Amino acid sequence: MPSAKTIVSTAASVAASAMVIRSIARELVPHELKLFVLMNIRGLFESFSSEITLIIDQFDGLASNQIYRAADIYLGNKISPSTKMFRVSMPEKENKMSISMAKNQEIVDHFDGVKLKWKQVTRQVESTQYVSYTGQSTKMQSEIRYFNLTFHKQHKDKVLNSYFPYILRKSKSAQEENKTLKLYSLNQDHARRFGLDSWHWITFNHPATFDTLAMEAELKKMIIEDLERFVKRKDYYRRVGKAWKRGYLLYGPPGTGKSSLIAAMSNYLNFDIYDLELSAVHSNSELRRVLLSTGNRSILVVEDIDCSLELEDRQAQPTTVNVLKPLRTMQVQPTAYDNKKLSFSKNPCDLFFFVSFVIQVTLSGLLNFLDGLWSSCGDERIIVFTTNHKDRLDPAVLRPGRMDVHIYMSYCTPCGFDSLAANYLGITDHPLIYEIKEIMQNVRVTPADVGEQLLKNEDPEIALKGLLEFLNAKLIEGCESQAS
Ligand SMILES: Nc1ncnc2c1ncn2[C@@H]1O[C@H](COP(=O)(O)OP(=O)(O)OP(=O)(O)O)[C@@H](O)[C@H]1O
Ligand SMILES: [Mg+2]
Repeated sequence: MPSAKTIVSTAASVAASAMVIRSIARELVPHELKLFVLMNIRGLFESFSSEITLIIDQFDGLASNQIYRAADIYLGNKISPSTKMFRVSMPEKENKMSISMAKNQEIVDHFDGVKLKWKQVTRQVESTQYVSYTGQSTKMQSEIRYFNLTFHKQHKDKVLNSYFPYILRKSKSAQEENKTLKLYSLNQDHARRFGLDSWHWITFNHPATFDTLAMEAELKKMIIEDLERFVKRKDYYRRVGKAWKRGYLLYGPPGTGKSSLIAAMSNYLNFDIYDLELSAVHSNSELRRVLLSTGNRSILVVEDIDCSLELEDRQAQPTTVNVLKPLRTMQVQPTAYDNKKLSFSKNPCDLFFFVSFVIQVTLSGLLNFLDGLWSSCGDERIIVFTTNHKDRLDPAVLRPGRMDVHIYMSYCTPCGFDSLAANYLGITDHPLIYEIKEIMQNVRVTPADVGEQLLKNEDPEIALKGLLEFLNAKLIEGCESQAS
């Protein structure tokens, strides 16, 4: 019979060994991992067993354990057809299911010659909650989840230094693949009134891709390569001291695919879209706040930037031009005054009334933020401005280095038409196609116009004839207007 003293000293040495193992494990975890991995190892190190078991809790205190989360995703992809039980979930607003291990299920994984046994374990725990003012206590039941990971102890280093980083990488790319794209828009009034987040989102399910876009093949290739280069260049941007962002200015007539190109970029990169409507923002500081609350790996879009910029050109009368021009006002949206906007006389009282409504975001406010602070508070950002009138933009927007790539979205070209014919009608060759391309060189039609004609009939022959008639009518119209 062991004495009480022996039992106490054995327990103490077991506890000490556990602490040593824990601190060794901490030392072995690579630095990067340490920053965000909250791994709780409680090694059950049986002296005579060749196996070691790591326990990976779902939570470390109140914070979630990223190793647990990563393993949950990783193992969800490992579930085989023979698995008898697994968990399936689909969070609200998402349109994809996620699969993970069910409780007490086991999965065997192999990594670099090492056999790893995973077991999902759940335990019911009872906690006591006190109701403060009565002093009464109630018992609460909750469930604690963790994984047991068992493997031969000689592979401990490999598991900590290679297997876990591998799981983190795999789960990250699985998350990216399954990610539901989001389209964020501003809901400022609501946010102001209820103190809520300014952005609200809906699932972004736009079907446009680079395959469906009608544009010159060379230009399309250039854009894809530019995007690919951009996302790979994290270190490069850091090295040259530039914020990891890229600005695109898309310009061209309505219906030439500017918004469709943004959707294609978002689908290609798996980036969410933040649709920034400047009329919903009333000051530079508010603008800064909403921009700071956008996420990384996203596309910030300001559509029709010329309309936000050049109110004075479109509607202004001399008095207001003088007041507004020095302010470089981007947006004037006095809602209550909307219809009367700038229609007042030159009466100084009216002017005062108007100016008091001018709650503005200035162009320099936006550009300064995008150029300056942005670098320190976001990574992998794409900024897209669209306009129908590039010539009306303030030179500050066009300054070299501000919008890195200027893309002209043109009227439909013969090459663009090939994409539309393939997408809308599923054809790559037809005698009428040549005729259509011929006329297209002399008529200005947008891809939106062409698409609308092609949608009219499923039969390619009828649809193409319809388009030909439409083009001929446009051609005649053009000749007549030139003659007159
Ligand atoms: N280049 C294109 N390739 C394929 N489809 C296009 C293209 N351009 C326009 N379309 C079709 O026309 C519709 C309108 O196009 P889109 O909204 O992208 O044009 P836009 O240039 O953004 O116009 P606006 O200047 O009015 O905002 C799209 O939904 C799409 O079906
Ligand atoms: Mg558009």
